[in-house]
Amino acid sequence: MNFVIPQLSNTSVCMKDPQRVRDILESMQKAGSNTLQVISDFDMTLTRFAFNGKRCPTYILDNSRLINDECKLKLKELLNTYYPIEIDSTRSVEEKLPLMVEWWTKAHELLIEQKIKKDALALAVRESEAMLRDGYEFFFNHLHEHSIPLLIFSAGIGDILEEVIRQAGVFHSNVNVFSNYMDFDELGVLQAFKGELIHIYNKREGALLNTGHFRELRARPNVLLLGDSLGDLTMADGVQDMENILKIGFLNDKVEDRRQSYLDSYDIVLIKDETLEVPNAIVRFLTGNE
Ligand SMILES: Nc1ccn([C@@H]2O[C@H](COP(=O)(O)O)[C@@H](O)[C@H]2O)c(=O)n1
Repeated sequence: MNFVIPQLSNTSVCMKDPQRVRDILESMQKAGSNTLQVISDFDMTLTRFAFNGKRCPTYILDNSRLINDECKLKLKELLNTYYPIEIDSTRSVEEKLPLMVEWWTKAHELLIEQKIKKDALALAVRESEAMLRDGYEFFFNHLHEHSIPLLIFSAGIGDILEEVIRQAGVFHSNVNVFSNYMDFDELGVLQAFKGELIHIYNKREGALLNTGHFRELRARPNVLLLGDSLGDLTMADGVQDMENILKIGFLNDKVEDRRQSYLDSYDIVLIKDETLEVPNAIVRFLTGNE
């Protein structure tokens, strides 16, 4: 397999069971790219975790001029309080879950207080330091060229992530997004968030609420899943009649603490890899290297 996909020998790549990866890939390739769908997390999966040694923004609005200094400070305090809990491998998901709901709820309330205007979002994204991972053009464009559906499933803010990929020129017709969307009043001012909250540990529920999407894709039982947290592993739980799933996990932070749990859960773990080189090589392989 390393001969077929040389990128699987990159130093960032770890696999608990390379033979299993080989078997899944062979089976998916044999089934053809018209049976494939891709499901990916957004923040720190399609976007970079760090650049030039500095952490990239997670929430994108955190540093924007759409929010005042007091709000920035409060969002930062929330991040400093809850992010260590999010990545703490000694706590169970059950223990983390209510705390994540608390984090997301407080952050959304703070953003609503800022009376953010819909028509200011594009500029805020343009001015932000959000960066898609190297190789994103190939990833998005190749999936589009081969008519492979890409579902971006994010606990971030849908309006913002759509703007990021729109400005990058890759918001193609094969892309669907499940995320938290802003609700604007008749003057275009943020007044709430729509629908059920999506946070890092309830993507399974989010997937099961969207049965229509997965029903439309029932002729595509082979899934390539990309994530950066253990919560992302449930993003494909709504897929109907799944035949094969290959899970690729980016391990960006607290590597030694979390290495084993990522190896136990993801088929391929990419350690501190800021690129989409490996997912791109896999996508190329699954589309017959065309
Ligand atoms: N107020 C918040 C809430 C969440 N985050 C981070 O954003 C990530 C969003 O989730 P994805 O599903 O797109 O990965 C999550 O991992 C949180 O760390 C934040 O920065 N501020």
